[in-house]
Amino acid sequence: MPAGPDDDGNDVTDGMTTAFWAIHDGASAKASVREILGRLPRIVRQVGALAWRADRRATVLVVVLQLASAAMAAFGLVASVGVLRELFGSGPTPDRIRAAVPQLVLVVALLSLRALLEAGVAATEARLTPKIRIALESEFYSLAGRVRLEAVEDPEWHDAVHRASDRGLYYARQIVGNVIAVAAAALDIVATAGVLAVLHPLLILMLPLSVLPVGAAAVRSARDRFHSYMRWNAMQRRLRVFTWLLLDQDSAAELRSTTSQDALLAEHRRIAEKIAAEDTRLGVSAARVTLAGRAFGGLGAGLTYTALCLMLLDGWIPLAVGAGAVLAIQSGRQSLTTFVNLSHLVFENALWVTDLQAVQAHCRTRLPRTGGLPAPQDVEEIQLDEVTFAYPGKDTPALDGVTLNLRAGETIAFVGANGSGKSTCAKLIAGLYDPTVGTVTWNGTDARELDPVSLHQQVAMVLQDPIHLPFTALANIAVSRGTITTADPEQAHAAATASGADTVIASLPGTWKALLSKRFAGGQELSAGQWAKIAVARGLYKQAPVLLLDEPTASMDPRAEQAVYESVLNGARRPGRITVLISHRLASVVRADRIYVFDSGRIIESGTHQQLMDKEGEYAAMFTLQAAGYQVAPTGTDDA
Ligand SMILES: Nc1ncnc2c1ncn2[C@@H]1O[C@H](COP(=O)(O)OP(=O)(O)OP(=O)(O)O)[C@@H](O)[C@H]1O
Repeated sequence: MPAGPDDDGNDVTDGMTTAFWAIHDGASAKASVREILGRLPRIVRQVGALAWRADRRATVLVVVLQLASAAMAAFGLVASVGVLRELFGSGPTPDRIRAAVPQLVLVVALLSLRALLEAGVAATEARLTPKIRIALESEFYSLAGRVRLEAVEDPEWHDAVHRASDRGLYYARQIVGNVIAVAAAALDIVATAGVLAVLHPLLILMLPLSVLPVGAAAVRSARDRFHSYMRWNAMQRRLRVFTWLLLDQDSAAELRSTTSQDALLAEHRRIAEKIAAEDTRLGVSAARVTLAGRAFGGLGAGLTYTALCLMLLDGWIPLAVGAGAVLAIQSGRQSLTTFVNLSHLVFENALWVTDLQAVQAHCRTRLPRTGGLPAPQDVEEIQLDEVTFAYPGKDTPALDGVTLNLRAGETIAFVGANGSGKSTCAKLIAGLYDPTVGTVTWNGTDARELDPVSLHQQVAMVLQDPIHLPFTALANIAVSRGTITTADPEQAHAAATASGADTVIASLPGTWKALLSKRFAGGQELSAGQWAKIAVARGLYKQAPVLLLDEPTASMDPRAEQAVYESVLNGARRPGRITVLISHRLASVVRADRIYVFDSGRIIESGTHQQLMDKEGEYAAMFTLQAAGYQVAPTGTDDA
């Protein structure tokens, strides 16, 4: 059975359907021209509102400059006709040329003015677009980064925010420039039509005759481009995955040790060749469409010019006006091609922007509740009463009727098998989830009545796989108080000493200022155990009344682990505060004030180490099993 592509060269990319984040790609290729044109005014209003919110002055300036530029284009055309009128007038040639000079100067002045105005539009757009980008990104990330934890774990939400982040934000930035360009092209068409109407009302009928075939060809080639994009999109994504794997730091060691680079490179090349073949197909097809477009355009132009000739022959218009009409029609054709191409883009961009706005609206519905009482600064007691909690989409509850009590000054341990509900319980205590049934109370007040942000501020959580922030060592610790711009060096030092992070930091070039990320020049990489020490220091630095340690020492060496337990869990460093330790190494929980034993979401035993050992239940069995692992049988006694 082939592990990769089959003998015919078919592979996974051939069957790839549109990715969740590519649902709108090529949508304009499916929409009718009427649909696209019908939506344009709404899109322009939408983009206008975005721009207005970002910078009112710049928005007004772009509109004014754009209108002025279109007016200059129209005046330029009229002045050009004036030049032609003089040149085709009667009298000796030098006199006609002399008479045309003032109009010629006017044409040059108007064209120069238009160039200036267009430069003004570009400069203002350059000022406006980054502001829109920052405003959009800030709004989106501040919403997506604050939704409740259950939302982050919902696959649909996940897809939606990634789609919005990858595509929505990108196209929201593009749409501004594209809408400005569409508006410019539309104004140019109107200006051209206006000039033709002034020259002779009948000429206005000739504009569609000439420009429509060109427009139709532009529509065809734009659609072909989008269809092709849809075809190579899946392959392009797969190519990108191989590129990341070949360049990324995380995969580097394994790729080298398994010598699998060649396999990846071969796959990369195979896909790249497929994409190249598609590029060639598109190029040839585009050449055909362009040729057809030109042929139709030529036909249209031929008809137009024939009609013009007939009008000239019959004396309906003077020669100069006919020549001016040719100029205007040429310019109109150009503007229409631009208008058609960009309308497609704008239509598709708008779908992404609408999607981004819908995702933002959805995020707003999943934000934590606001308001409520401030969480107590001195936490005397946290009580869980008959708490049941089921993760969204799951039938079996992760916690099932849990009742427990945490008091100030105590160190409490949660132990139990994998998946028994310990971490879930810690997250409920931290206010990251609300119970499905039952209550969590802080000093007697239901946690649901407390302001979630103030509650989070009273809890420090240290997890087994802590986040690796690409900040300095000091910032990695200071961030637990919600800022990296200020830090208390003395308290950071004390936290680092208690967790053992001080020796890690001292060994780094740059010590506290060392950047903890190899992805940036001059950055350092830490081992898993060293990161664990930084994470514990981060938790301690917060000096929160509640400290939740979820297997924080699993990757530490025995001495480091011992040092953490000595300094953190003996109560001396955290008088009057609550400390919860989750651990599979039962030796570390022996001194806890109370141990809760979890099994399938329920608490099956609780008490001190001695009480639980005397009970000879599940805890005693687990402890004895682990302790036996450390007993080395004397050699030569087994078979005696
Ligand atoms: N984010 C989640 N979404 C859905 N189910 C989850 C989620 N996290 C945990 N669970 C499920 O909830 C149950 C309890 O998991 P929990 O992480 O609380 O166990 P644990 O006792 O901390 O396990 P371990 O010792 O392996 O860390 C498990 O069945 C697990 O599959």
